[in-house]
Amino acid sequence: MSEPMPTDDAMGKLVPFPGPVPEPVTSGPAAEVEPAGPVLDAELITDEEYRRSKARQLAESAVSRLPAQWQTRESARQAGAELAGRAVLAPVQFPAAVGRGLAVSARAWWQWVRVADFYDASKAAEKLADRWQEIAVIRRRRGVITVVASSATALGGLITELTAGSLPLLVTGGAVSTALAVAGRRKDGAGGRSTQLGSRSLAWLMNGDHLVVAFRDAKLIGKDERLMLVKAPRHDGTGWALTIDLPPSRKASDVISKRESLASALAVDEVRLIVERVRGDDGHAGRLALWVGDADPYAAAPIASPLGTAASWDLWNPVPFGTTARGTDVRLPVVWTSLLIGAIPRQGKTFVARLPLTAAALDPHVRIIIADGKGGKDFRPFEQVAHRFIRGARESDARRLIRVLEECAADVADRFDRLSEMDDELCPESKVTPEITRDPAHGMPLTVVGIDEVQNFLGMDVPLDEDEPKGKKIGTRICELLTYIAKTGPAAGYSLILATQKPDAKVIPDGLRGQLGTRFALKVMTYQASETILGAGTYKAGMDASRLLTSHKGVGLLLGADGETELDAGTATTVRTHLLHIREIRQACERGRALREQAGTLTGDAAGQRELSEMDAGMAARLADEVVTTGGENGPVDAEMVELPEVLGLLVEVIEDEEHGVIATEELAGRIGWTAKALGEALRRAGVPAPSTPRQRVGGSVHAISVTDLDAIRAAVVELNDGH
Ligand SMILES: Nc1ncnc2c1ncn2[C@@H]1O[C@H](COP(=O)(O)OP(=O)(O)OP(=O)(O)O)[C@@H](O)[C@H]1O
Repeated sequence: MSEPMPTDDAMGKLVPFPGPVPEPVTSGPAAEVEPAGPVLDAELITDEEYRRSKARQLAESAVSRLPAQWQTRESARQAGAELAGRAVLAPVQFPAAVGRGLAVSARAWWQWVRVADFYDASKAAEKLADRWQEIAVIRRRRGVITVVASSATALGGLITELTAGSLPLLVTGGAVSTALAVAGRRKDGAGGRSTQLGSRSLAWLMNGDHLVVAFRDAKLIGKDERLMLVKAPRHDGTGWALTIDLPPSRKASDVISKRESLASALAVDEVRLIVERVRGDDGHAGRLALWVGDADPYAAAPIASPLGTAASWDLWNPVPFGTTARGTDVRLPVVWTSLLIGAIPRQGKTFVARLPLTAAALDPHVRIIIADGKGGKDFRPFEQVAHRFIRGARESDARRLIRVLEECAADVADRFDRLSEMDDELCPESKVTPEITRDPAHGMPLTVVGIDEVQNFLGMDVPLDEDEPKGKKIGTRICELLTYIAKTGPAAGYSLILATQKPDAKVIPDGLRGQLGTRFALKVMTYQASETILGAGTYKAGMDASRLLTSHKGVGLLLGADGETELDAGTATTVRTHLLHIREIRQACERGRALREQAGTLTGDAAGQRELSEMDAGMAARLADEVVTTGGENGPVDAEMVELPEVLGLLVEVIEDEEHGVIATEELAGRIGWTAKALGEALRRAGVPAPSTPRQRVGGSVHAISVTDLDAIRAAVVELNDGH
């Protein structure tokens, strides 16, 4: 909020919030109405409150000017404790330091008298004999100087004692012993330091010098390198913030990827440390903004989602999603992208998936399609507004989902046809625009397809065609349809929101995940699982959702991997998502339903029209081609087609179910148009063992001939399928 601005209001002070100020009406029929003054969206505060807020600001500004370690009570306490500790130990440490200083000075004096540097240099240059005379002269001279200087000092001391008393001698002695103590002080990190009671503490480390030590200890800068403080450490109420420039040879991205080492050096849990690059005109590749929270920022009470009370929402605007550790708002774009949410169970996946879906429910110009693979009550509120709603992951649910997705795929293809026909004014880029999606006449509303526990559908190993048990599986078909929609749908106004508790490559193949440009990883168990959600290379770049704590419910890493949205494609943001309970979602959906009824956009299941549209033959043929081409490029197709070596794929087609035992290799090879030799080699490569008696008399042959075991082929196919 901006600084309070007092008014003359008799009731107190008016503090404006930023907000739109309506233009006064100056013409037309409404011009007769007396124009109202500007409307201030503001908070009314009393004189007393105003004075207090001013005083607080002054105090905060004064504190921020103090050296870092005196800015907070905690750090000041630590600094004070350290000073007091030193004072207590001084009577012991001072004489010891003086003693060490004496030894250091004596050694230095002896080196000087011996002309050690000259002596060593001459010796190294093998010119000692030539220089010896010279060295001996200097040694003698320095010996004399020592004797004269000592005698003069002793004599001077005696005279001073006799004429001026002991005070000058005591003062001089104090100064000399202080100098000796300084010379003999032990440096941080010097050998001889042993373990000691106590603990390292962050607040004390926020002092600039200690920060350099921490960076060195974390091996982020070299021994002789320094940091530059662009913005000195400042305590902002919830944590320490500072901006630094690394030495020219260092990269900010390396520090980000070694955040854990820095957290250790700074003595904080890494969840309390935020390290970000400063980008743009104010930043460069070696500039870092650091923030260290006073406490675990994700352990704070969750913030209620503003969607719970929003009257409506325009889904073209990014959806309120959560906050960063520092309280900055994070919004989730839904248009032009698709979202993948992954986590271990009970971390808030469903809650997170419902946030953008609730925003979609509040926009009457958005079509919602939901498949809840868990089948509980979590998504039931959306039944009131959803164009298609599937609850559960039984075979019948999955088959309906296929038909719904085919309907979507046909719609995507049809939209592209119609977009290409539109004039440039209305459709400048062969993509939907807000005007197009909001006009029911075009029939192209933004469409959000949300699927929870998507692995339950994708992993369904039931044949799509009951008459073809070895044919394409239901899961495969769903995967290729989703891949097609995720790949081609965004420009036509389609977005997917997929949530899974099994984010491995078997469940969500790379081809599909690659199309889901926005990724949100809540707590997972391993860094590999984190990479599976966020994408390859993210762990190395310092993004690891396995580091989140299980107590961090609803907290995850948000990455905009496709660069289509304003989300940072290079670094994930750790977001504490808003909390939105089912009660509020139900109320939001009730509002959404009323808005749809008003706008005439309530369709499909929610309007009681559960019958799915029949696809015309032309579109079916086109999709048969396009969906498999698009889905098949990256996504999975049937196990037989992808995983099976060519030879097994061919043999599966020609071996009858009732055939068992061995068969003449020649005959089997003939069925697929190969030679017996080529077949034998291919089977060996495919790992199919030869029969224990490789030559037998079969099929009435007179001599033993080469045979192949049909059951071994079957076993190999089954094994490959199971492993898939
Ligand atoms: N943003 C949030 N802030 C705080 N707590 C949250 C947040 N979101 C969810 N939770 C809590 O986390 C718990 C689990 O949430 P949710 O049911 O969404 O998990 P899930 O991962 O979908 O679980 P499952 O895998 O069993 O379906 C909920 O009981 C909820 O109270």
